[in-house]
Amino acid sequence: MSGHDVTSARVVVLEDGEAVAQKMAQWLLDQALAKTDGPFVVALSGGSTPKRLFKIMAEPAYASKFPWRRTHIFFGDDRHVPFTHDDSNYRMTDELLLEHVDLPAENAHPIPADGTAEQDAVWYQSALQDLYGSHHLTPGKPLFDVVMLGMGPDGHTASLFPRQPILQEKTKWVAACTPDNAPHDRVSLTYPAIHSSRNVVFLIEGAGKAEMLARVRSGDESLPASHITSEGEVVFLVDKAAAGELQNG
Ligand SMILES: O=C1O[C@H](COP(=O)(O)O)[C@@H](O)[C@H](O)[C@H]1O
Repeated sequence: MSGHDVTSARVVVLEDGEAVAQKMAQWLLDQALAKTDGPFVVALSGGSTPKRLFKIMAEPAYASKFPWRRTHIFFGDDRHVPFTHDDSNYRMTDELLLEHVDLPAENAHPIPADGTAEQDAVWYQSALQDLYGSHHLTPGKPLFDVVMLGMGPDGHTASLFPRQPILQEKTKWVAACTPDNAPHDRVSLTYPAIHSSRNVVFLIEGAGKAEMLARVRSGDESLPASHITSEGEVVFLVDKAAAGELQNG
């Protein structure tokens, strides 16, 4: 039985990072094709893990099957840096994926970085509310079809970093965060926004994340990733190195 939170989530253990990316690409395509009532709305993760996935999705054999014209791409978080910066999640995603596919320009929703992080968070929340059609999240009407997440070695996910006030946010959909253990101010989806999802998928790779993944799966409440839920499924796609002792299930 699949679950709505991290302790009851389905865990899919795959051979390596390439297999994780291939599985995610196929799963995302299946979700997109299955969504026939309204736009397909996705929040992508950043960092290094999704790079292989984005390259697969940009290949003509895959991209030609994906319903880009009814897809909206949002970002789970970004570093509050210009789009030209090497650390911009948007820049990485644009270079590897978006500029190669038939996504209408107005359906790409980068997190802006031209005001303060707080101002840009307010702006991004408004962009989400415009598409959602309401300023209030309604149970049974998910904001996102898919929220894709990564996890840092400290248990952060999106830019929900340990010890930061954003973890207590109950009403805003998007907020600023200043990690004490990582570079750059951040703008991130909050728990309420992520929880308003049809499905959440974590992509986690590498032995360096094995211990943290086991702690998250056991529900260690000190870790931001442990508090993620979804209205539908929460799924972990992990490589063998990150899985450690975890089994498929
Ligand atoms: O800072 C970030 O880190 C996490 C994990 O990144 P990874 O490089 O270990 O894959 C990522 O999910 C998040 O989007 C990013 O901003």
